[in-house]
Amino acid sequence: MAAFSTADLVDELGDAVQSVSLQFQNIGGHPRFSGPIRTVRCHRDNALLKAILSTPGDGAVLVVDGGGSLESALVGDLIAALGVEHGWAGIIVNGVIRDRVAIGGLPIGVKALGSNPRKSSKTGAGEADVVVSFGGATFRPGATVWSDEDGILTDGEV
Ligand SMILES: O=C([O-])CC(=O)C(=O)O
Repeated sequence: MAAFSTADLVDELGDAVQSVSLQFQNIGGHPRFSGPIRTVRCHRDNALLKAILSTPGDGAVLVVDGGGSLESALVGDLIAALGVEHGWAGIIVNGVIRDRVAIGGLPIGVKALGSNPRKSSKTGAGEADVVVSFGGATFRPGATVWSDEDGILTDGEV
């Protein structure tokens, strides 16, 4: 992937990009990642996102809107490793993850609000490839997301 910085991109593109105001933690082994957006919306249940990360990612970033819940982890090291295996560039979780040390050693971008060792349920509840919004930004499937140490940007309108 070509080197980029979100600060340079937002200087260059101005209002053509949205910047996420939530203070995400950079947890994955790739602090800088970008790609086309795929999405999941779910609440304390991670079977759907696990199934999606088990299909070819082709360099996409899975944006998971967990509603900001800090109560249970939506991604752990095994699920993150599925993303690596299937060619995903990154996973952004509006929620929490677990196994943060192991995930830090994986060659994938993972951002989340924090961590909680409690696991989520696995019923498959949720929606895939829908428009999701958090932190003042709207993520549309097929739009682009850029993420680095400074923050997260996406193109398209709020
Ligand atoms: O199974 C889960 O809920 C998450 C997890 O621990 C993993 O991915 O390793």
